[in-house]
Amino acid sequence: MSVGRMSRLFQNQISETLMLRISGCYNLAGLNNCTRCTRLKCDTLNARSIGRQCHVVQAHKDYHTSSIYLAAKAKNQKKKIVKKMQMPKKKKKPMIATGEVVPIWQNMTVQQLADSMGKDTDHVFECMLYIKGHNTDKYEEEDSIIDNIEVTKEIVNKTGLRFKFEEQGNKEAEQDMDAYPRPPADPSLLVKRPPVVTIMGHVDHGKTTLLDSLRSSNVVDSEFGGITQHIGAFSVHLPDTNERITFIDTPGHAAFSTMRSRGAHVTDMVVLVVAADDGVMEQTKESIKYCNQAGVPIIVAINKVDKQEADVARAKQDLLVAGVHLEEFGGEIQAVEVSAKTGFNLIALQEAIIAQADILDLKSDVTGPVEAVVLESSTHAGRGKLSTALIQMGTLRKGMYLVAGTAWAKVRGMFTERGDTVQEAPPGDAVEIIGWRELPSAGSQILQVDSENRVKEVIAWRKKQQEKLKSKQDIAEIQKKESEHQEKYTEFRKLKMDLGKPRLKQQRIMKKEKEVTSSHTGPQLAVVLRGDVDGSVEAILDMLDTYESKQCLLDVVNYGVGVVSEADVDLAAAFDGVVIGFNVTLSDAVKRHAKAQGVTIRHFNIIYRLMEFLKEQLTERLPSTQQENIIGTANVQATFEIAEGKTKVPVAGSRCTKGLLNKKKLFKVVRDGDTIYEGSLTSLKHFKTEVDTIKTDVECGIAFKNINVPLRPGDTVVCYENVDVKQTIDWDPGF
Ligand SMILES: Nc1nc2c(ncn2[C@@H]2O[C@H](COP(=O)(O)OP(=O)(O)OP(=O)(O)O)[C@@H](O)[C@H]2O)c(=O)[nH]1
Repeated sequence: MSVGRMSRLFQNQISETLMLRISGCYNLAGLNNCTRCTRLKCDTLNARSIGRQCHVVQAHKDYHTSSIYLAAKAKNQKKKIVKKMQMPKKKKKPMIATGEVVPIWQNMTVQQLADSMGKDTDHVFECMLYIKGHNTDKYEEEDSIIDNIEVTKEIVNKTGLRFKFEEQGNKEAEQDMDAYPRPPADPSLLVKRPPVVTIMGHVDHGKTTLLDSLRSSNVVDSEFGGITQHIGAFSVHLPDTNERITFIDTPGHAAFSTMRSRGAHVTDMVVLVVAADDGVMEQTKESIKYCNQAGVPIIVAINKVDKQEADVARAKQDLLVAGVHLEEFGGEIQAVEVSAKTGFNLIALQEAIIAQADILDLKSDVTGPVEAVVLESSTHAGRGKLSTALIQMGTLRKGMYLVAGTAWAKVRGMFTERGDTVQEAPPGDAVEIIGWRELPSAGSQILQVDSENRVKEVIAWRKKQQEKLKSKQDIAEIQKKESEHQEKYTEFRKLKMDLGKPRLKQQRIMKKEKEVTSSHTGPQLAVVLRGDVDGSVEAILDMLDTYESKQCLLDVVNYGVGVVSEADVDLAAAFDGVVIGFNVTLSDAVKRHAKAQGVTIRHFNIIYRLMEFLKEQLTERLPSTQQENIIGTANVQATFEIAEGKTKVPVAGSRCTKGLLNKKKLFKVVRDGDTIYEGSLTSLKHFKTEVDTIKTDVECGIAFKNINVPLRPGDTVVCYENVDVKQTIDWDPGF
């Protein structure tokens, strides 16, 4: 029994127990307290299953009523009972008397059956416990569909009611609008159809070459790397008879084993290609396995017999070992020696296929609604969405409406693999269909429906079913995620609550640092956050989780649902932080308190704005960095020395090439891209005049404070200043 059902029954048992206590049978309540009622436990369950009509209950009720109930009362049990009785009651169902007739229908949900009987779903689940011979474990939810009408009938019977069938149940019952394959056709309507053949075998054993020879076109050369990469299909006509064979072009490479297994399931027989020089290889065995699993007969084509290394006898021996019992060894499997390359014996192979088809007595109904299977789908630049379909029932014609999964088509045209238009495609034919509105998936079943309206009904119904399934899966996934998140959230909250205490601040920071950085000593922003609901607080915390910058530590010291209090302000003050309220009102008293404490307090109702504010706050806490601002450059044209007292001072005879040179600013000498000197000037002269600045294209003499500066013609003198640049926080919360 599922946990859900178990717990519902357990709850039910509690309320039943209470009911029995009240009604006087104390030992029923205890289930195994009474020495006289050894069978009581089992009879209690039976009592529930038949609507509490158990005679054992009645018999013991009189005996115990007075003494035990009074004893219980004396022990002050009644108080407890009354308290429990005050628990919220389930909505009362309309009373339906025993023997009354209730409506039932195929595929009722548990809830619908309960409603129909005027009971609650616990009753239905409980009844299921006593149903033998049917699997009721799968009906574990209130919306579980009871797909076995016998189970539905038994539940009604066990409830002491009678049933009548209704076509679709009540008005709320959903009508199945899906399209289904038709029932097996009347044998008198069946006519012979061409066999559908798949070619399988180990890589490079010659499948493509064989198909190529069979349809007399050269596919090998156009294939990427010589490997068949799709499932196509084509028909061949036997030269002397009117017989036709439909070949499905299956890939032989191991990477396409999935497609190959699909091929095996739509096919009537498989031609297993075994190269005579190689014998049975890994994928030969795999192919044999697929055929056996699908119950598809095999014809062996021993290929490459033209090759000198060909060893047909060994190949046959291999096949025997692999469980393929050839006719010549007394088995039932035909083997034909062929050369796909030279075309040797291909007719014999085709005749073997026809002989096998005769044994299989392949027939189909060419009339009635079309049923087909999608072999492959693609989009063509000129013709739009196409699919290759193998017709299995009925005859496909232009203008027909088809559904395949949730894709549909109004057939605009049909083509053979050579691109020839065909007017109709009977069973056994594979044709390319144009007119699909969406691409059907390969392997999906195609069913013909009457009209576009019907198409829409079917598609809408199928999409709805898919959504239902998806939403069930989604709900399960969401619940899983929620519980994981809840665990983390609880742990996180506990940590934060502990950390809210100032004495633990160091510990909190250390813990946080472990996540962010091992030794954060720089700036930090402490935040106290209050939101209107859990969801919004969590959304903000999730957003804060995206903060990974090491420039400034972002620390949520406390958070929760509710209005901002003065205590929050105090906490923020203790950490030199800010208080943020999201969708909560800030009282004047709190605002005043914040002002008095010098705490920044803000209210937001858009997360985006809140994040902007935090970014500003974080940025504000970042120290400025120094950046070099180039004012001008000069080119050293000659160097010479002038005497200043006894000292010889080197001078760079230069020309300002860009911007201007300002004597009061900083200078550096750059040679071959490397800075060889940094410092200030003692003199900047235009001819003999000392100046403060030199403009572009003006010549000058530059003397540095350091007289040992190694100046050379060709050096660049750069005049610059250091400016403070404000850093901005590196954080992209994703919007
Ligand atoms: N001599 C000889 N060579 C053949 C014969 N059949 C195929 N080959 C050669 O064997 C090589 C592989 O042939 P394919 O037809 O590409 O083999 P395949 O089984 O389709 O290979 P995959 O698509 O890669 O699985 C090619 O070089 C063919 O020319 C044959 O009967 N005789």
